[in-house]
Amino acid sequence: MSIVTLFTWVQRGTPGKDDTVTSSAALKLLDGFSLEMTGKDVPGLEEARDAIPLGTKINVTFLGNEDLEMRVNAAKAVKDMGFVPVPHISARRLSSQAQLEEFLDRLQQVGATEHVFCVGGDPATPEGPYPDSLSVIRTGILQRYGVAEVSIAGYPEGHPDIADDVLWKHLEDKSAALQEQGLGAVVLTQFAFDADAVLSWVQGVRSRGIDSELRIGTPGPAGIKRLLNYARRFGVGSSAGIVKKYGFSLTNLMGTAGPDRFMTELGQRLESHPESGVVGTHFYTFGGLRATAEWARSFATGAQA
Ligand SMILES: NC(=O)C1=CN([C@@H]2O[C@H](COP(=O)(O)OP(=O)(O)OC[C@H]3O[C@@H](n4cnc5c(N)ncnc54)[C@H](O)[C@@H]3O)[C@@H](O)[C@H]2O)C=CC1
Ligand SMILES: Nc1nc(=O)c2c([nH]1)NC[C@@H]1CN(c3ccc(C(=O)N[C@@H](CCC(=O)O)C(=O)O)cc3)CN21
Repeated sequence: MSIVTLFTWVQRGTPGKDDTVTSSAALKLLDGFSLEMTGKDVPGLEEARDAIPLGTKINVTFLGNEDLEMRVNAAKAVKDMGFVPVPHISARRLSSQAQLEEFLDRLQQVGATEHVFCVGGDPATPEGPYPDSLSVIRTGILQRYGVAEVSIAGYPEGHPDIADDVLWKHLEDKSAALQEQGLGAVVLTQFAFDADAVLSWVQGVRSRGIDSELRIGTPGPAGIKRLLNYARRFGVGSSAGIVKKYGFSLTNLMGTAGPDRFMTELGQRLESHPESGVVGTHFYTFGGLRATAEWARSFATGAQA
């Protein structure tokens, strides 16, 4: 990500006040968007529920500061409110096969296993038998608890600690493993800021013969400081450090930034590359579920106008 890209990205200002003509391509990209919440954010979901279309997929994180009860409780809340839970399974955070099965069993009891997101997880050293998401998929256990579709991670802007060739190899192996096991596959990406990087990545996926649905991780509207903090925390955008060094005092650090321009640009690029296949949006809701759902509604309204 270049400084200019991030700079223009954060400069968009208040959602809905954007005078850019939003294309129908962006609307297509937004169609059927999914959302993300933490295990502890059931109150945020309650607050946002009337702004979220029924049937929306809502991912539930698997963070180190959450426990099984919180994760299952959040997945149940998603389901009870008429949305589709997509619980995360963090391979490196699992201490044993028994723990994986306990989690799946509890999720199945609340009807929340049809879709899961299987991810490596941030611990530098695996806490149990699963060093990566491939090893969880290969256990063959997921299907036994009713899993039908597995999302796996993608990295349009790379990963700070994992080399690109390793990421691509694992993406190929995970796709093949899911196919072998008769499980549906979705590739859901780390959040991105750079539409050009996303398009190249999409082409990289398709050139490897992976034709699954893709969901591009997109930060919902949030305070600029918060966005930059998350970008740094997860190592998104190799120039995040430089951006900080340059200082966003050049702009309004107190402002809110939405992905208006990113969505518009990405929609346009995808439209001119129809070989991109099925590509949708997954929102990381750093600024809150309600703010993100309202941003999506207002952006779609603007696009239809
Ligand atoms: N929404 C989320 O929670 C997201 C989390 N991530 C993070 O990205 C990383 C990779 O995830 P996947 O693509 O599912 O990888 P993966 O499980 O498919 O593994 C791919 C390769 O990277 C290595 N690896 C995985 N996690 C690592 C880590 N934390 N440190 C060092 N090496 C690691 C594995 O050993 C393997 O060689 C994880 O740290 C994951 O938590 C990425 C995207 C979104
Ligand atoms: N490498 C990596 N690891 C992750 O865990 C991760 C990503 N990437 N990409 C984005 C998503 C979004 N994730 C997160 C992780 C933590 C919070 C979080 O700490 N939330 C606070 C409340 C909100 C706040 O204060 O910012 C919390 O207490 O849970 C939110 C989203 C996890 N995700």
